[in-house]
Amino acid sequence: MYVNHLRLEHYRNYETLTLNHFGNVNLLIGRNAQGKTNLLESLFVLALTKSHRTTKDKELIAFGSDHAVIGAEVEKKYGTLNLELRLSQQGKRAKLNGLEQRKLSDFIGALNVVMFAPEDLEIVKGTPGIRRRFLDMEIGQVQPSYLFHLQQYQKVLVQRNNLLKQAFGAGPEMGTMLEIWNEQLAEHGVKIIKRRKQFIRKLQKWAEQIHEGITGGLEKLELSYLPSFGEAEEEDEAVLMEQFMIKLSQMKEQEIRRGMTLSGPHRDDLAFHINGNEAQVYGSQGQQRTTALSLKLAEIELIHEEIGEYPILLLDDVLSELDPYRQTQLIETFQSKVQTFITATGIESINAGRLQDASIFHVNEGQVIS
Ligand SMILES: Nc1ncnc2c1ncn2[C@@H]1O[C@H](COP(=O)(O)OP(=O)(O)OP(=O)(O)O)[C@@H](O)[C@H]1O
Repeated sequence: MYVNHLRLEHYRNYETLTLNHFGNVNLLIGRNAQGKTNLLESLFVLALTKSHRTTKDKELIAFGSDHAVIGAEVEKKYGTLNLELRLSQQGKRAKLNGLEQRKLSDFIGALNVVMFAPEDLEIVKGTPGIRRRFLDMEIGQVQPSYLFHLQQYQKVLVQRNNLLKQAFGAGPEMGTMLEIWNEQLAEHGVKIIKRRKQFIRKLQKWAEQIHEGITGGLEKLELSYLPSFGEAEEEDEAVLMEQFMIKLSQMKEQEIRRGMTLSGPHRDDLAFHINGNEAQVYGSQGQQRTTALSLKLAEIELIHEEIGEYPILLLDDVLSELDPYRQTQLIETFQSKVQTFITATGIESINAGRLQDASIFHVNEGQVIS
């Protein structure tokens, strides 16, 4: 897919902006704090209806405004789509070719993006919550129904936790209520777990191959799901359901004592091993960075495999952090097949020789000159 046109209104430090004439590779050049990341972020938000760097949508609206709009024309294999997302105090509204979408999940996936930013290192070395967010965002953009189960799961989880907090010393009716929540929790939880495992299995295939290429065959990267119950490889829904229900009943006393749900997809994790050693613990900074890069490049291939089109690649301030060999690997991967937007403070910081045909945009205080 290919973005032909981008329009912003009251988005971060952009009052109004219209950009056309994008190329296959687009370099956004400018000093710090001029709005380069804001531009990449706007494309990310248009794809996923959420930012990669904040959970607070109101931060996306320009200071002093009550709403923001992001619009784009995206060329896809089967035609051109006009996307529009409007953010305000009242929430988010999305339109596809002028038609208001009833659910945001019907809009997510119209544009697909892969973002690679310095903070992605945290996927490897950060907390389990960051890895779960990574899984949820990435699976959600190719499988909108995943987001439905995630939302339902979170709702049930809140209610179940509230019940557990009141449960200490309560009567038998509490046990019946808990069983009702258990079933609903497991119903949605199993769908989430199954899809995460499938995603990791498919991502593993690409990530291992790409990582081997980047490291000249010296390193073997393995991804594995770390479940809070059952075996990592189990993907059968009926088996997972049974295991989840057993786990919930085993944990009941402990959960009541602690007032929270202690197993399920909200407690699961993802592990990376390099040549058999856990990258989070034993990996050097360089190995962790390469792992994050392999993951992102693998995602590009996986999205292509799933939807039959390449996503847009957004590279925020990362080229200059990679050594020349890794820069070359990255550039060669995207140059011919993936429309790419790259931010940098100066053209000299990147291996520009390999980006001869790039379109250059200068970003200065919320204005862009091409
Ligand atoms: N809601 C908002 N309204 C107006 N301006 C905002 C808003 N949010 C952020 N900004 C401004 O956007 C600018 C930061 O832009 P951005 O994060 O895109 O920087 P950048 O060009 O990528 O810089 P760097 O190279 O340092 O990463 C800051 O000047 C900040 O004050």
